[in-house]
Amino acid sequence: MRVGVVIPAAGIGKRMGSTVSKQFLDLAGEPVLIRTLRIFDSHPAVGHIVLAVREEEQEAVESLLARHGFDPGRVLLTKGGEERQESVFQGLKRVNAEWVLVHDAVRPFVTQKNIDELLKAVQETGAAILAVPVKDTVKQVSPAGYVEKTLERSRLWAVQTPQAFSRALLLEAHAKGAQADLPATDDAMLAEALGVSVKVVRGDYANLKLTTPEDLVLAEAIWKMRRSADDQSGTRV
Ligand SMILES: Nc1ccn([C@@H]2O[C@H](COP(=O)(O)OP(=O)(O)OP(=O)(O)O)[C@@H](O)[C@H]2O)c(=O)n1
Ligand SMILES: C[C@](O)(CO)[C@H](O)COP(=O)(O)O
Repeated sequence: MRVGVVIPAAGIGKRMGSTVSKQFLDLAGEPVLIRTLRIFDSHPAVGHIVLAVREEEQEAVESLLARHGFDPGRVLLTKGGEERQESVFQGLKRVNAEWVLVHDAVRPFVTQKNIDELLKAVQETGAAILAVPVKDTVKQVSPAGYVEKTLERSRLWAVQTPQAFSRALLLEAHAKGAQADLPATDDAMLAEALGVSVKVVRGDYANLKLTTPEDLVLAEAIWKMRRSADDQSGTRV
């Protein structure tokens, strides 16, 4: 199976509010982006990774990758866009593989098992995403702040990345999305608009997206939990 990965990393992290974009913040001694990249760089099915970054950060990212020993022939850089959707589309155009995984730079806890399960599912369906059942009760609220309705929780899933697609399908979905000016907060939405059935693969609650400041505290705790599990099983080197 030939897999290319697109990692959008061109956001400014408005909701995090830090001076440094959140993909470059430190997580247990290393930048979040480096931790995320390692997971994919070490997966046996992954041939190359395209990282979408802001133009003004490109040189700094190149040095960061070199310092951490990434092969520039395997981790390619492209210019990101104003929105996540545009950054992914730019990255996707550089992918040369039958299958593509799209993963947020700021989700450093996805596991090799999650990726394996997703890759198995995408070969059957052409489109597959990771998600977890929603734990809270979710209500639809009017702009004026009143409850319009309560959604049926048993059918609600919180969607994560990676999301996996056949490259041809995702290219078509992004091209049509851009043409129709269809805003999408994830890539599956664009595939759904083509009428494609997207398979949902159960992920882990720990596959957190670093979005707001408290997520940094949670991330340090997840890191410690993983490290102590590795110590107990003797898998940490
Ligand atoms: N123009 C953009 C916006 C986002 N992203 C990337 O998409 C992922 C998920 O986006 P999000 O969490 O929304 O990141 P930001 O846009 O940086 O955050 P905010 O919306 O708070 O500004 C991140 O890895 C982010 O770098 C991107 O590549 N290009
Ligand atoms: C793609 C995503 O991570 C799935 O949960 C999410 O939709 C990204 O949204 P954001 O607004 O760019 O954080």
